[in-house]
Amino acid sequence: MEKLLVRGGNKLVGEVKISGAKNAAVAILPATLIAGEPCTIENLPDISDVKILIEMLEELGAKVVVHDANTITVDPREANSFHAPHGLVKKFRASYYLMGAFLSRFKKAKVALPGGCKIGPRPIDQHLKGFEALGAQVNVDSGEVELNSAKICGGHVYMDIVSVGATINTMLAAACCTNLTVIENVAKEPEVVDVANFLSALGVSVRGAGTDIIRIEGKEKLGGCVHSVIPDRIEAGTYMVAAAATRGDVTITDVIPKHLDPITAKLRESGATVEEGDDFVRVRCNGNVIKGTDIKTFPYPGYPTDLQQPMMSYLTCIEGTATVTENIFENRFQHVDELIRMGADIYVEGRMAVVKGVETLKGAEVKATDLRAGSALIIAGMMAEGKTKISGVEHVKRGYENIDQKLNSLGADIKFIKE
Ligand SMILES: CC(=O)N[C@H]1[C@@H](OP(=O)(O)OP(=O)(O)OC[C@H]2O[C@@H](n3ccc(=O)[nH]c3=O)[C@H](O)[C@@H]2O)O[C@H](CO)[C@@H](O)[C@@H]1O
Ligand SMILES: C=C(OP(=O)(O)O)C(=O)O
Repeated sequence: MEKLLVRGGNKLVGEVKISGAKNAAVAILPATLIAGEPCTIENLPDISDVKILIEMLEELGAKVVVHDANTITVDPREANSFHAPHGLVKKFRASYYLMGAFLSRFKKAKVALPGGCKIGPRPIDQHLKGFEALGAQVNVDSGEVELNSAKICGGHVYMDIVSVGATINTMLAAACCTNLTVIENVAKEPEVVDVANFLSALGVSVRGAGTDIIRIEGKEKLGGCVHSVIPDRIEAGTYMVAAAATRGDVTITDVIPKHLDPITAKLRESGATVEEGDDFVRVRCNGNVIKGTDIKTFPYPGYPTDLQQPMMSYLTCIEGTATVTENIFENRFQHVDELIRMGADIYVEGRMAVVKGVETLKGAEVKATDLRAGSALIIAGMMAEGKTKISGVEHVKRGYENIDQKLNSLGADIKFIKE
């Protein structure tokens, strides 16, 4: 079994370059199936979710040319399958974007329901509501979603919940439809805007991405494009928190500082120093007194749920008490027991965790149950005295490119080991 071995106690110091955004890449790659010409996608993160998606596109008949670890060209013209069975989609959740992409391209889709996830039930009712509003017939049977429509005719949909996935999936489904589609109460995440920009580059008219209402007028025949994926604000936020947690001094480059505002604000509130440049942020904590702050997760531009777990590790060694409230997912506190095993003082009441600062954490054997539990435990391991062994590293590889190399270049001592 592969594990991560972290020897704690080193301050992170130096400069780290951020990769492309996982949550944009995992939507844009399925969206290439809608294109009428080849698409070159640059700044793809070299992570397992992207590798699986590339294999998936090839299995569906698309031609993929890999130029280097971060750039590929997808020629979707010979893709001919609208069926993604369980065997193909079970490996990661965002395979649900194949539904919107197939529906747009083939006017039908048969896609197995995405597998369960450790952070909560994660239903897809709003995705299906979007497809129905555009004119699709939806049938869920034996674990597969079947979508059919003689013609996707556009429509008006008000989302009951602000959902990144449902917003993007409805956009994908509407992309080949010449009638107007209006989607209200949509997610405003930067990744939604990146997908909208990708669709625009194919020839779709997308207005309002980044606001509450998106209006789309598609085209039956779309072109191709060259698109560069936006920087990963969650990876960037993880390094920001790691810098503060180890009381280090790290410049995080190739980022869009505006996307990091909620993290910058909370780090500053806790006493860390954060400087912003055009495309970098620098986080310093040399001698600063780090105190409690209250974190509440919300859809963008609120504090991101994907950085709730890493932030909690940082908050374990503050002066005073902090609270962390998880409003998006019902079961995103599974890292708490592992942090307690490392000496943290945390108790959970419903959606809120109360974190009482302790002097220091101690290395231990711990388990990452999901992606951000993994990065939270890596941060805790770097803060702790002694050795921390983390299992469940396959989750970490889903979302962090070369995390061992990037952290070691900043002075950490972390390596993948086989046991
Ligand atoms: C691949 C990807 O982009 N993943 C991100 C995406 O996940 P994902 O797109 O799955 O998350 P959503 O924004 O859809 O989920 C938000 C909330 O809405 C609920 N919901 C969602 C859809 C639906 O049809 N019905 C429903 O009830 C979910 O259970 C959750 O409570 O946004 C999350 C919230 O920022 C992030 O944590 C994930 O990293
Ligand atoms: C929950 C996450 O991703 P996914 O939706 O791909 O599981 C995440 O990136 O933290």
